[in-house]
Amino acid sequence: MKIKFTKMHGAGNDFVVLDAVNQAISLTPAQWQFIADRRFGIGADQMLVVEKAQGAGIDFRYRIYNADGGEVEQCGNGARAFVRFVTEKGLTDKRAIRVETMSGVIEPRLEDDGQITVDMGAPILTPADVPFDSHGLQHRSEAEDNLWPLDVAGKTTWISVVSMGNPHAVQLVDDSEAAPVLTDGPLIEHHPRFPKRVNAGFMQVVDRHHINLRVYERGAGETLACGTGACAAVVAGIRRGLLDSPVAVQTHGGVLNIAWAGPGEPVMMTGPAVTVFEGEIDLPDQL
Ligand SMILES: N[C@@H](CCC[C@H](N)C(=O)O)C(=O)O
Repeated sequence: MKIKFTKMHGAGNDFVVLDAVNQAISLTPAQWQFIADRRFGIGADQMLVVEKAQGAGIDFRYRIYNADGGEVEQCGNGARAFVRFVTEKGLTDKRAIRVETMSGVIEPRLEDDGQITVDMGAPILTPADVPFDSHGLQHRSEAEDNLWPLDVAGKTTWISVVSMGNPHAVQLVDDSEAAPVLTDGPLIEHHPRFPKRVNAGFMQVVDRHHINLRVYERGAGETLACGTGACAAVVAGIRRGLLDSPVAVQTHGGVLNIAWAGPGEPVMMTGPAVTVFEGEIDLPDQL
């Protein structure tokens, strides 16, 4: 089966984007894994599928698959790549687009300078809705936030739990470069307290408007940037009384700018989205 694709990235978080408005796309988890494979396939952290909208007043639907083949609820960098894709493909001439995702409608907007701003919606802060199983745990309060103790590699790690449509566990570290992202990241991702697994963020506060962030992503491993992870970290940092909006988030792949006015308010994320190349892949039917 031959499929046309576009290779894109947002701050180095890379995507294979498929147009399911003009071609039929229905793949198995093994086929998604094949596409994501950096040696045998195309290579990507996530695959994004752009479809016709189902709801009234909505422009498109877009679906997100992690490199491990699992479909997930939300992707911040992907939302910006989605806007660049539908604009460049001539699928819309709107600059402000309403798009359905698995976790609700988000509203990205193409700015005059080429950056893309996404209204990511309000963060979900109730542990059970993240979802995080806090049963029997004693939290520690810091300003407006509750920090939860997580047993990781024989030590207690204090985390903020935030959902941006997808689940995040954010911890504060002194130095993000020295943080145990590759060793503790997978243990946090698969921690039994997170029934849907989790994205693990390691945040270093530089000053009240700047952080350094690394994220070990659920289903993809450490990526060069995670948009929802940047939103979750800034929400956690503001709630802990450590940050003031707006915050520039330095990732290994670039800077994302995040603004949040407080509980119940949407998180606004601004950053780049780049098309790298186009291609066609002959996808094995049997994998
Ligand atoms: N890279 C993304 C998040 C992609 C999904 C995530 N790995 C999950 O499983 O929730 C972003 O930019 O937000």
